[in-house]
Amino acid sequence: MTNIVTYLDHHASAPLLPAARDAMVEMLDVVGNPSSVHANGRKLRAAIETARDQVALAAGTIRSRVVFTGSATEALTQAIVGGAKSAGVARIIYGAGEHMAVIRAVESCEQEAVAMPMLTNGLYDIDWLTDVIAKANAAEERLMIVIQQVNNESAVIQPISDVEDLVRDTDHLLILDAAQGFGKTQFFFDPSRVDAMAISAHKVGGPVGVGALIVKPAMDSAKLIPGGGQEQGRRGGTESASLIAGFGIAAESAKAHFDAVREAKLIDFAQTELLKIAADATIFGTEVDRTGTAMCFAIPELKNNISMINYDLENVALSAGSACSSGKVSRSHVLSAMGVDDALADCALRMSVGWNSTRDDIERFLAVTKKIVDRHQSNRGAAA
Ligand SMILES: Cc1ncc(COP(=O)(O)O)c(C=O)c1O
Repeated sequence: MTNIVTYLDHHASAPLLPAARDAMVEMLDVVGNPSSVHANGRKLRAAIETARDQVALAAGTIRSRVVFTGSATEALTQAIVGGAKSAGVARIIYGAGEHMAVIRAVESCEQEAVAMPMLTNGLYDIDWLTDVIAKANAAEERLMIVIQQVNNESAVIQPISDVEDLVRDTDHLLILDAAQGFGKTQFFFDPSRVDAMAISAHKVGGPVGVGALIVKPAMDSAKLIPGGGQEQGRRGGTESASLIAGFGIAAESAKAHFDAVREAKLIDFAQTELLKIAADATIFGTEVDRTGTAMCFAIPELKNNISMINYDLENVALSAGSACSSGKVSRSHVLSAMGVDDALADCALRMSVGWNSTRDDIERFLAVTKKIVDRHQSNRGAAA
């Protein structure tokens, strides 16, 4: 018998929506290549183009700007590595709390890269960026700025419209990592201010293994995988109609699902109750706007590598910061960027919700948290 897991790790990957699964299964049974002209090929092509419309609508853009990729990481790498090849890009400015998908891509570029500081509330320091851009404008230096729309750990919504205003009427490149913000915030891809944006299917109930690069035609430098010319010559390789169809369905329903999550106030409830269980807990980013889909918290002395095991033993799935490929728990660079001291950062956990989360899930999380806290206190009492 499989144990029922209380799944509270939607920011790492959301469960597949049944409607997305149905669309995928239907396409899996169609033999062929979407570039073939026979009936099967045309059916696969039609599914891809329907999904392109669905994703474009959800991302506030037009279909011709949507390029399907294998993940947001791939889309970001194409935008960043490609963008850095654009004429005259002298320096890269990226957020100190970006996802590793951004940081590693930036590190692979030749240009000097400077990290934009984060304030203790989890927002980027826009005054710092204003100053950097003003100096670059005066020196006629072209920048490439890479910033996330929503932080994956704290769920803090970054002031993207302020950044867009700063680059308006300049020739700096602006690349957005919208992997975590897509569907969770109201956002439109404005080609007059943003050059490229990356999104991911599995953060919104679509399948793992597909994402999209929303890109301006002028970003020719980002054509890194020409291959057989698929996806406007930006991402060659036979498209997976199944994955893309699942993405389309998930994108279409993302806004409604996240609106419902916010309305249910699951995170607000979790926060209030957590502080009753552990009055000394810190919840990060509460002073500013967040998506209402995640809570990053730390209970002093409860090291996250130990409490992760305890939650897991109780079949509650959450994570310590971002999901990392090694499966190990390492200190969050996001919390370090927010100035959180190491001892507290080592206690940080992220609980995140989505389309199928319920109040019962939160009750279960709280009950297990209480058990962990009570056990810790009685162990401490016994040792005293
Ligand atoms: C903010 C952010 N950017 C990028 C990614 C990478 O997304 P993908 O798994 O589609 O490569 C993630 C996933 O965790 C993320 O949260």
